[in-house]
Amino acid sequence: MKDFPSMFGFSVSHTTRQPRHLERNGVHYHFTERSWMESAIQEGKFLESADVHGNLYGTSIAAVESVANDGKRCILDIDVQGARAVKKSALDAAFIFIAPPSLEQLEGRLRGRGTENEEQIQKRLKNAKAELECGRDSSIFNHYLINDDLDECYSELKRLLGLDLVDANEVQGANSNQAWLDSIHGHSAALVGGNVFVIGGDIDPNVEPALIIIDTNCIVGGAPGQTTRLRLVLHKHRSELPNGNHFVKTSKENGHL
Ligand SMILES: Nc1ncnc2c1ncn2[C@@H]1O[C@H](COP(=O)(O)OP(=O)(O)OP(=O)(O)O)[C@@H](O)[C@H]1O
Ligand SMILES: Nc1nc2c(ncn2[C@@H]2O[C@H](COP(=O)(O)O)[C@@H](O)[C@H]2O)c(=O)[nH]1
Repeated sequence: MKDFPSMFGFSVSHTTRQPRHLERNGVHYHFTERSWMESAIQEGKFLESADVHGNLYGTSIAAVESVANDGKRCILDIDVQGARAVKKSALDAAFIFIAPPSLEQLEGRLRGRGTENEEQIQKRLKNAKAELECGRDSSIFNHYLINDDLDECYSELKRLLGLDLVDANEVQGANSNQAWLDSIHGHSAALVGGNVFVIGGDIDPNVEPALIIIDTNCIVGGAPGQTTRLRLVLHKHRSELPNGNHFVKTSKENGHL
């Protein structure tokens, strides 16, 4: 997420476990009371929840929506029970099981972290054994990664997601369109072939009007402030259009016009 901040956001889970040193409420987890969380689950506010290592963990619908509303793909760090539940949901997701190189190395890492007592370490190791068996279940997981060397594991993850082909600087640069979009004041709009064409504006009288194409085919939601997956194609000058100055619908490519 640090490398691709405009593409991915983290779903901040709720948990009843105590915060570790340096863990911040609302950033790493929403640390919460069990009674509050149980009620919220009953009220249908959670996409999934599970008892993991003796504490309650869960992904709230609001946590996922908050990432989706920013137009980003949501990353969930959840256990196997959670993965099973999400698999049954309507979410279009990729499931990646990340395994330690061995149980011995996991034990060494957990001890090295120094945040669990002996009983909790034993519980985590016992659960890890069971989880490792599920990790190879291809009816849940699309990919299985071994987290030996962290950098190598990350490179492999990027390869699986096709991110090795993405130029992170270019993705960052795409955000600069936002500033440009915000600066357009006067505009007119037309609906052509199921797409909204917005012609702006008075940025600079010496410059040709800008053109924005809004791909309406992929819009989700509709409640005020809740519309997501809007795709915009921005043309600063009409002459940049593939068909000169004509408003002709072109074939779809990568979800864009
Ligand atoms: N590639 C790695 N090399 C060294 N240490 C690592 C590596 N990956 C993770 N760790 C460390 O191992 C410890 C356990 O990490 P892990 O993410 O598996 O914990 P967890 O989420 O508590 O485990 P679980 O998902 O099994 O409940 C952490 O201290 C983490 O920083
Ligand atoms: N089912 C869910 N599992 C979750 C969620 N958030 C985290 N987790 C998993 O819990 C364990 C332990 O995490 P830790 O932070 O206490 O070490 C780990 O496997 C996480 O993946 C959740 O929302 N739902």
